[in-house]
Amino acid sequence: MTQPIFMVGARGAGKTTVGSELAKALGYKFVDTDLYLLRTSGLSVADIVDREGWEGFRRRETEALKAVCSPLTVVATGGGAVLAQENRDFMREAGTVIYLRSPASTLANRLEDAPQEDQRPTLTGRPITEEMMQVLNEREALYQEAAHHVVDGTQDPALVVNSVMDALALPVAR
Ligand SMILES: Nc1ncnc2c1ncn2[C@@H]1O[C@H](COP(=O)(O)OP(=O)(O)O)[C@@H](O)[C@H]1O
Ligand SMILES: O=C(O)C1=C[C@@H](OP(=O)(O)O)[C@@H](O)[C@H](O)C1
Ligand SMILES: [Mg+2]
Repeated sequence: MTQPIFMVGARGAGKTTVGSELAKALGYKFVDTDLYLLRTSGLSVADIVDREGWEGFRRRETEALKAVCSPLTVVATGGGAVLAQENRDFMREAGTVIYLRSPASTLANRLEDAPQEDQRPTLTGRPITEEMMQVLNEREALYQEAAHHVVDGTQDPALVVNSVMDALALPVAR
């Protein structure tokens, strides 16, 4: 299998952390769409949102997803990449999509420890636990729809990597 592997899930799900470790384990290249945008434009997510609004960021994110897609690559997407049907279809057709799933409380705890506000400006203006509950309510079905495999993301990163490797050995769902 040489197709790219796309990591999807909410903020704090571990897409960047687990995706990078997974790439090492597989001998794949690793790329993160948010870091790609930062590297290629010199702008953080917060900078882009300040200048162009979330709409502008989402447009750039779709372009980034296509630009980074290549064989033997693990792609960590941003938490909102699944919002666009175009992105969901693209990822499912181009590669294997893994949804790293954790409850809102776990995500909120991780984000409280490592907010990275320049890359994660508030989505709702609400406190973080409420925000993550709202985000999962709005997006859970989209993560599920995009994913070939849903993996429990609550364990330590090394164990999550093992679970992803196990899932990749399975036949692709749908
Ligand atoms: N499986 C995990 N267990 C514990 N902490 C994790 C796990 N995955 C990620 N983290 C931590 O949570 C924070 C967000 O992780 P990150 O990989 O940036 O998530 P995402 O890219 O999905 O937003 C980081 O501080 C990271 O170290
Ligand atoms: O959930 C979201 O809408 C977003 C998640 C972020 O990425 P991570 O999921 O890697 O934190 C980043 O793309 C941006 O702040 C928007
Ligand atoms: Mg990330």
